[in-house]
Amino acid sequence: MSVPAPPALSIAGVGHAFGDRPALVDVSLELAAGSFTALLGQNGAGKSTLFALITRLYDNVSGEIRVFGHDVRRAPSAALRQMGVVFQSRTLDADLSALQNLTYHGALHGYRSGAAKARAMDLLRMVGLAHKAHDKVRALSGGQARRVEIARALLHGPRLLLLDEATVGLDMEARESIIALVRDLVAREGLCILWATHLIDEIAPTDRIVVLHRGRVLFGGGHNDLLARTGAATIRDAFTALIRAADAASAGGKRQQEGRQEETRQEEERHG
Ligand SMILES: Nc1ncnc2c1ncn2[C@@H]1O[C@H](COP(=O)(O)OP(=O)(O)OP(=O)(O)O)[C@@H](O)[C@H]1O
Repeated sequence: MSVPAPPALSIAGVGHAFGDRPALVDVSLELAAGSFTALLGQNGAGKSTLFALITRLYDNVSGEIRVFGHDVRRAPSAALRQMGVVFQSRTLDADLSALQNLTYHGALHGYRSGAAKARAMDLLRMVGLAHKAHDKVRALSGGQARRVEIARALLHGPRLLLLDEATVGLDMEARESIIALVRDLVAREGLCILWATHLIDEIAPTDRIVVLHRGRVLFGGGHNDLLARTGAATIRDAFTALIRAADAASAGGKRQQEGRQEETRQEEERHG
């Protein structure tokens, strides 16, 4: 009997707080290899915090995060080797060429100069930028710079790629071409993608969707499952319905708690 392959990413019961303010509460999700998942949440939902935990910028103190079966706390090198990341803020050196940015990164991953250059050129070709290899990043458009960042994230051959709001600040055409490129990586290279966004129009009917709101996962599943769950006709309406229901439940819970506290206070007063 063959052992089933582990998920590309599995997150179980993960929480995180900044001081006494919880940013993530009991977050669990699973991504299959070769799949595209949109992590959908408004600003402040906790998407970047989750990325920081997966990539070990922050240590997860509760719960467990595994990348292709490797626990990011117990086996960080094995987990990180399988993972590429494009963070929300730009991190290329604007005064180096696209190729230099990639070969420098390749050296950090232990590639020899010739091998790093060859690999970098292959990746620049893959993201449609071979003709810009020697241009300084400063001279590239926002969309082209993002493509270079995607190429750099793939340099060490990861099978899981995390992108945090990768289309922020790009015009519509650049946004669409970046998403098309990323979807192509799933179809052609079998990569697993976690695509964090607050933009509902970036979601396609074939995507898996995880809805994150105020640090909690409200939904995880397919496009049609989300419509069925909420009875909405569009993903936009379904998202709004989920969020309203969660906010109403949390306001109700808060009122109940305040009511209980008031009852306790009155009880204490009665008993002196
Ligand atoms: N370093 C920090 N210190 C304190 N609070 C923080 C810190 N980073 C994030 N937060 C808070 O944690 C919550 C989640 O923020 P996070 O950046 O993860 O959300 P997000 O979904 O990525 O939103 P955005 O797209 O706006 O970055 C927010 O309430 C935010 O204010």
